[in-house]
Amino acid sequence: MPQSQARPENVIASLASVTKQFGQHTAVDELSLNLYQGEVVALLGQNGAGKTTAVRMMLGLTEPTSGEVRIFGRDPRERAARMRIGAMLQVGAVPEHLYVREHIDLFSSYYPNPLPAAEVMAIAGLTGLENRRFGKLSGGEKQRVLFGVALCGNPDLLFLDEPTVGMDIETRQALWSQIRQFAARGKTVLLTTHYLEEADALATRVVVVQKGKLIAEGTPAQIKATQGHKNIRCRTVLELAFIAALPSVITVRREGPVTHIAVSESESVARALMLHDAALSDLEINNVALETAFLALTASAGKS
Ligand SMILES: Nc1ncnc2c1ncn2[C@@H]1O[C@H](COP(=O)(O)OP(=O)(O)OP(=O)(O)O)[C@@H](O)[C@H]1O
Repeated sequence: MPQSQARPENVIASLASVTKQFGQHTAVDELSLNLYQGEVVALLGQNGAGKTTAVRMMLGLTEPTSGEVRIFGRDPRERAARMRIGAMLQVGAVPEHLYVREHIDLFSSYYPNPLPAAEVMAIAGLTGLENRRFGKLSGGEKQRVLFGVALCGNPDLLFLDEPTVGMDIETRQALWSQIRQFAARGKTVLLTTHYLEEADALATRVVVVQKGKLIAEGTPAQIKATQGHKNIRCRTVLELAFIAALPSVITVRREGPVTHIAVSESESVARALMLHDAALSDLEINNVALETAFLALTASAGKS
């Protein structure tokens, strides 16, 4: 996020040295994290890393063993804090027999200043589904209703737990665009996801946790840059040993006809390949994907 927004007066939620223990097991370990107004933060981590526990503490659903959680400067269990939060529920938590419009009206009735129903319908992409029963909707449509329900109270902070699970690519991209529109109104989103391309597409900041501790944080570009390399793919007749000896080459391997080269600097390697192999073809140079960086970060943190 721009440094200008990461100011103390823009903090809307914070975990300060928060630890959560379940018996002998430490699910969240001295975690400190601020959420600032207007950012979309993706909380990433392997299964069991402590993401849901951290979110549940911010929602006031479970208490920290030690440390402090504040939402809008308040204890998250206070009504004044809860009224400014929206969270996407799990499918099973919603009555199947109600019509979509009834769901939106029901949840809106819990809040003092709800968003107008028509606006919720528009933001969540539900227009036209008003008179359908929840139980008869497709998986992707149900997810959109849950997104709409989370928006009903016109929240300033929205928690989304795996929001696009089970969605096809088109529906997923539509929800991404709706989440971006929501954040563009100056609202804050905390998202957990196992889809790394989702974090890359949406997040202004990525936070990686492992065994309850924060191990990396930054923009998606900064997280990718921690790996300090790019990937070259090509078809070449050059020997692997020759390629491995070129300056800037980190690793090289061949899969069938395609050669994969990880490099610290791509232009000089691409030039050398073209110079020594007149038949070089299908040359591609790619930045490291967020997924690659995530796997490398969690693997190296797992060793320490
Ligand atoms: N109520 C509980 N009682 C005991 N242990 C728990 C409880 N809730 C979570 N844990 C444990 O705490 C650890 C962190 O769990 P958490 O659900 O926060 O992880 P996560 O990062 O959300 O994982 P996933 O990606 O699988 O959803 C896990 O080892 C889990 O088994």
